[in-house]
Amino acid sequence: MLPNIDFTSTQSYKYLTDHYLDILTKNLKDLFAADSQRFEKFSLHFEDILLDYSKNRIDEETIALLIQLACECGVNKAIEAMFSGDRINVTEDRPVLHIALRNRANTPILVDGKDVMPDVNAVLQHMKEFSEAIISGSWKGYTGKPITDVVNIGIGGSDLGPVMVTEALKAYKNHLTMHFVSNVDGTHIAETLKDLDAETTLFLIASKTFTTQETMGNAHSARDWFIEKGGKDEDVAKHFAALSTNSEGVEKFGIDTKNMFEFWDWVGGRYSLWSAIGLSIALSVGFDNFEELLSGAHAMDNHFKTAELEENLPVALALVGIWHNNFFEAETQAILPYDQYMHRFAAYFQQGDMESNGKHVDRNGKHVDYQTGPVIWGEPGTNGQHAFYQLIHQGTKLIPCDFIAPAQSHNPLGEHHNMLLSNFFAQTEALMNGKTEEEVIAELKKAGKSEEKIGQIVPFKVFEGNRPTNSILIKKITPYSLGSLIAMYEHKIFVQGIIWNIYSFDQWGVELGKQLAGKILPELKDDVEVTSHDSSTNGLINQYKAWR
Ligand SMILES: O=P(O)(O)OC[C@H]1O[C@@](O)(CO)[C@@H](O)[C@@H]1O
Repeated sequence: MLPNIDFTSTQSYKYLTDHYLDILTKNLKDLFAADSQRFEKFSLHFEDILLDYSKNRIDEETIALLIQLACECGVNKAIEAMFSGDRINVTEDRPVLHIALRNRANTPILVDGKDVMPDVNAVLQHMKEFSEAIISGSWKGYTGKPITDVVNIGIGGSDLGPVMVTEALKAYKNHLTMHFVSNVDGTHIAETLKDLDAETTLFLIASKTFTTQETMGNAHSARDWFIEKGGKDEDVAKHFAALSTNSEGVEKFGIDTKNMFEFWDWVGGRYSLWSAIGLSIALSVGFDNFEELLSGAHAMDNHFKTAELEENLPVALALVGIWHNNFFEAETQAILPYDQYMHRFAAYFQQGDMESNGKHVDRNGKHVDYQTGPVIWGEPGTNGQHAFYQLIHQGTKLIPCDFIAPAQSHNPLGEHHNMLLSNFFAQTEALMNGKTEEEVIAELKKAGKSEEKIGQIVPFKVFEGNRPTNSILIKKITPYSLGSLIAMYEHKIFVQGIIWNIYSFDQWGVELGKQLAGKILPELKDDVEVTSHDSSTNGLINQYKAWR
C-alpha cells in the first residue's frame, strides 16, 4: 500500500518553511559566484541525459531537506509498491503497471498472483507481426493494394502519446503517412478523410474503454466513409484494427478480434503509449524503434527504482517542483523543448501531469489545504521567445521552466543548431542573471542616449533575474533517449503525487462534463425551446438552435 503522510506535518516541512525565508534573501547570481562547484553539485547524469538543476533558488541545505521530506513521505516505499504491482490506484482498485509494458528484463510482475509478462509479450509479438506486414506491404487492402495511410482514431491518452512520439521521432519514420483524429468536431475527421483512399487506408480505433464518445463517433464515421467509398462489411477486417481493453466493445463494433491488440486495466490511459496504443508508433518508425523506446524507458525505470534519492533524476525534478509549487507558490510549470520535432511534448504532459495530480482530495478523502498539481504548458524554443518569454522574464508571476535540448540535431544544417542552442543556453542564463539598473544605464550611455532619455527608459529595461530553470541536455533524441525522458517525467509526477498524499492514477474529474453532455445531446435533436437548465445554459442552447 501507499504511505499516508501529511507532508505539511513533517519535520522537514517545518525546516523547509524556515529555510525558504533564508533562501529569499539570496540571489542566484551570488550563489554561483560563491561556489565554483555549483553546477557539479546540482546536476545529475543518466546515460546520455544531463539534468542541470543548479539554476534554481536552492542550496545544499535545500536539497538535503527536500530529500528528507521525500523520505518522511515514504517515497521509497511507494516506489516499491508500484513496481510490485500493489493496487495503489485505490479508488479504481487497480495496480499501476505501465512499467510492465516496457519490462525488457522480462522479470515476472504479478497481478493477482499471475505473471503479466507472457500476455505483455504476446501483444508485443502481435504488434511486431502486424506492423511488419503493413510496412512491408504484404498486408493488402480489399482491392489488393498495400496500405499507404494509417489513421489513429483516439483521444487523450489514446492520442497524445502516439502523436507526441511519432512527431518527436519523425527522423525515423518510414513511407507510411500517419494521421491522428481525436476531436469529435466533424472537421477533424472530415479534413483527415478528404484526401485518403479507402483502398489503402488502415484505421486504428484506439480506446482503452471503447466507449469514449469522441472516439466511437469518429470510428463510426470512418466506417461509414469506408463503406461509402466501396468497402464491404467483410472488408472491414482488412482496414480496421482496435487497441483496447474492451474485447466485447470491439466485437460489437464489428472489428475482427484477430485485429484487436489488447491491454489491461492496470495501464492508465495517460500512461498507455507503451502498450497496444503505441501501435501507430510502431507503424510509423518500425517495431525495432518502438522496442528501443521501451528499452529507454525501462532503463529509466531501473534508475528510478534503484538510485539513491540524491542521485535520482525523477526525484530531483519532483523535489525542485515541490519547492517551487509549495514554497514559492508558483502555479504553473513550463516545459520548453528546444527541438521542433518535440513540439507536442508539453501538450503530452498536460494530460500526464494535470490528469494525475490535478486533485483536491488527499488519500484519506479529505480536502487538502495546500497546493497540488501545477498547470503544465509550453511551446518549442525558440518560438516561445517570441510569444511569452516577456512574461517569464519581466512579469509578476514566477514561472519555473524546464528547458530541454538535444546536443545533436537530426538536421545538421549550417549554423542552425548552434543558433538554436545558443538561445537555449542564453535564456536560462538571462533568467538567472537578469540585468541590473547599472548595466542598463551603461548600455544606454554607450548607445549615446541622453541623460533624460536614460532616466525615462531604465525601469522598463531592468531584468530582476533570479528566475528558476532546469536544463535537460540530451546527446540526441533517439527512440531510446526519448523513452528515458518520458519515463523520467512520469516518475517525477509519481513522486510529487506521493508527497502531496493524493491518488495520481484515477481521473474522476473528467466524468461530470461527459455526464452532462450526455444529458444535453438529446435536447439538441429538435428545435423545441430548452428550459431544463440554468438561464445561461438554456440561453446558449436556445440561441444555438436559433442560429444553426
Ligand atoms: O482510451 P479511452 O478509454 O478512449 O479514454 C480516452 C481518454 O479519456 C479520458 O479522459 C478518461 O475518460 C483519459 O483519461 C483517457 O486517456
